[in-house]
Amino acid sequence: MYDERGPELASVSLQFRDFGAVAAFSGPARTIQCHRDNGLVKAVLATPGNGSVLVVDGGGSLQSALMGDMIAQSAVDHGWAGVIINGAIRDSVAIGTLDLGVKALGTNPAKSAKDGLGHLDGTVRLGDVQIRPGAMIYADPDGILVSG
Ligand SMILES: O=C([O-])CC(=O)C(=O)O
Repeated sequence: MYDERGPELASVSLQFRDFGAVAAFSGPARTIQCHRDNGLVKAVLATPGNGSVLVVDGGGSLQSALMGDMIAQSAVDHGWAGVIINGAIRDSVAIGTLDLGVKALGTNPAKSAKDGLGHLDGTVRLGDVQIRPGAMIYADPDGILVSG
């Protein structure tokens, strides 16, 4: 992927696990920053994705899941290409059958709050890489590349 896309792209060195049935996915970024609250994630993935990739900066918390199989199914139904979560998911076996790219740090069976606290479509960071809404995301099992 890197050799095709070129070194002008930023590469994310933070390590993610792959969960969705789609191993390689790409699209323009939408972004959410939240902490142990997935109200915004649920709401946004229930709106048309038009092939976008939702990047969720959950601050790296693994204490509760920011997406389960129902929210992931909603993302499929609404045309999202993928979801990248700097945090945890749950229902990982079911998510593994869905036609969606999913990268997350890990899993936790506990659910998050749904108060909708957080920030939508601002600049977020995945490790040392900044991601602005609209930046192109290219993800595959080796990692994530980000354009300007
Ligand atoms: O409700 C949640 O927090 C997430 C969940 O379990 C699902 O999407 O199925």
